[in-house]
Amino acid sequence: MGKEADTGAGGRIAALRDLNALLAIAPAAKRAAPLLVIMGLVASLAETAGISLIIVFLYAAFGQLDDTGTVARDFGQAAASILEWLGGPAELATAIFALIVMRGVIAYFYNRIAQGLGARISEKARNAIHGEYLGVSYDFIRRHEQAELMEVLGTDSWGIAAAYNAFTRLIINICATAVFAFFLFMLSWRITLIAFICAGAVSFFLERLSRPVTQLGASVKAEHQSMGGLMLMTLQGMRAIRAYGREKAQDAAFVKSSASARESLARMERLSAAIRPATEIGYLAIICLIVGGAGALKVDFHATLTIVALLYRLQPHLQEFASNSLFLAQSAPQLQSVRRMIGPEGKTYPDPGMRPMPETFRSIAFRDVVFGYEEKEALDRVSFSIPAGRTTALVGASGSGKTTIVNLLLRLYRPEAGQILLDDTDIATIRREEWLRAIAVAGQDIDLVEGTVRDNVLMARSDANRAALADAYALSGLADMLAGLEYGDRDWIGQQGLNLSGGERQRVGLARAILRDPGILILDEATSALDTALEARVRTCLEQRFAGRTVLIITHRLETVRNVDHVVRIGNGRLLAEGPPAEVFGPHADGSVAALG
Ligand SMILES: Nc1ncnc2c1ncn2[C@@H]1O[C@H](COP(=O)(O)OP(=O)(O)OP(=O)(O)O)[C@@H](O)[C@H]1O
Repeated sequence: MGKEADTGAGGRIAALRDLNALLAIAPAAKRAAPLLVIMGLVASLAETAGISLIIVFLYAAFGQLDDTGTVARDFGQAAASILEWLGGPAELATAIFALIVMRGVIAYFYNRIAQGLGARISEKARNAIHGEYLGVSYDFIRRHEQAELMEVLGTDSWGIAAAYNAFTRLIINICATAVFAFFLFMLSWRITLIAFICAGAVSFFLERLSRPVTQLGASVKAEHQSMGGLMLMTLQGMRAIRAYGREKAQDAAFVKSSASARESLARMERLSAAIRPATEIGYLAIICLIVGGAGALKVDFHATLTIVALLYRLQPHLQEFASNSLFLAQSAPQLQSVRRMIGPEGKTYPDPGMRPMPETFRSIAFRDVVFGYEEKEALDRVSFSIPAGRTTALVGASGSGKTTIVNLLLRLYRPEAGQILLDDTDIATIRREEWLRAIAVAGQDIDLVEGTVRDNVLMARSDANRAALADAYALSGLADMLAGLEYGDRDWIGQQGLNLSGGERQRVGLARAILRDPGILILDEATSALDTALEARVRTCLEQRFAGRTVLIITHRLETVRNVDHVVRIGNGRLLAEGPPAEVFGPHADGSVAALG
């Protein structure tokens, strides 16, 4: 939060600015805001008119309508004409009742519309944030903590609806105050002036009191987010926590964070709780002052009574104004996070590409490609080729940049310099969907999602039929495993597939890539966890199925490298050698892992 936004007033201004920007995603809510304000205003007018009629009723009951007092004379005459116009006390009572009912009906529809719009705004915000997570560059997502992404999507998005409601109520409070002020002014401008000067002083005091609210809102959000981070760690790291006996330490960290979240919320609630009575005391003091001062100002008793009644009814509006205003200030950090997450500032988006994916090509070539993660360089002017229709092995020591090359091929990132060419076309200019349809990856860090085997495999082709699925299961060696599962491919594999063994997870990943039936297949240590016999069987199946297609194998196993057509060897982010296996490894290819590093 900026310095200006740290104060209550600054927070409110920032919240209103962000809210206005965010309402672009829910134009209906923006359009409906004036309607809500008008409804709120009509309800206030009905209320004020009702109160005035009650006073007319009282005047009539006490036979005071012909009062000749200085200030109340006009009001008394006006009241007499209203009573005359209505016809009598029974009609007056009916009018009061009608106004009360009207106010109730308007309030009911107001609440229904406001709640409906609030829910719509939250829904749109959630969808926009979720869409943004899927649409923005992968790099942006990687740079943010999961807990933060969860907080904005799961919690902050709801804050917009509440802030919108507070905003419309705030406008209504202001308009209602203006309506009451008009009536008060008609009765006595001097008393009204005094009342409003005092109200200004009370507001100034409340503003001072509520200064820390935006900062408190930010700290509630930060504590909530850090607790969310621990929740994610507990759920995602359950195995490591238990394997290393970290349960107590993890629990202690959570309990501490949970207490901090409670304390920061309590600090905020203490402030909110103080604002309400402070507002009430402040405005009631003004009423007392007016009652006491009316005599000195020589204001008629009846007019004073009416003024006091109106001020008393105005008081809840002023109180509500204070709490809505406080709520807006405390929502500022949430609104800012949502706006930043939805807005384009500081973000890049994957290039959708305009060119069609060619049916055939000769090679994929890296030309002087440079890429780094933040300050860390991963590839330094790397140039090599992956010939089409052949099998290429990409080898190199751990951390040499192999997965980075795969990530660039998947267009998760863009090279900082250089190009990746499909023949003469930069892959970034090919339509992204078509490019990704032509490519499939099965890897060591298989990205399995929580669900069934089937859910995971169908990610490659949601419209695949039974035969295609069965074929993918057979080729990947998954069919034997599924036969042993109670629910077959509908068995729940748990978070990240943790209900399966490493080799079983790899086979699910392989089945997914096979189902895609890609022109370019990337196997990133995709069979490393299979036993030797199964690996040989799966490899043979894959060689047959993908004969004549472009296959890129990332491996540490020399047996695999011996059989490929082409080898690319990298080290420390640089190309070391490229060519046929015998040329790259020469007579030193002795089968050791070190030889490939
Ligand atoms: N997300 C990331 N953020 C920062 N640095 C990263 C990230 N991913 C990889 N790196 C760094 O980039 C370099 C290349 O990593 P990469 O994963 O491409 O290596 P690799 O050859 O695939 O390694 P391995 O064989 O161990 O999987 C390494 O120094 C690594 O620490």
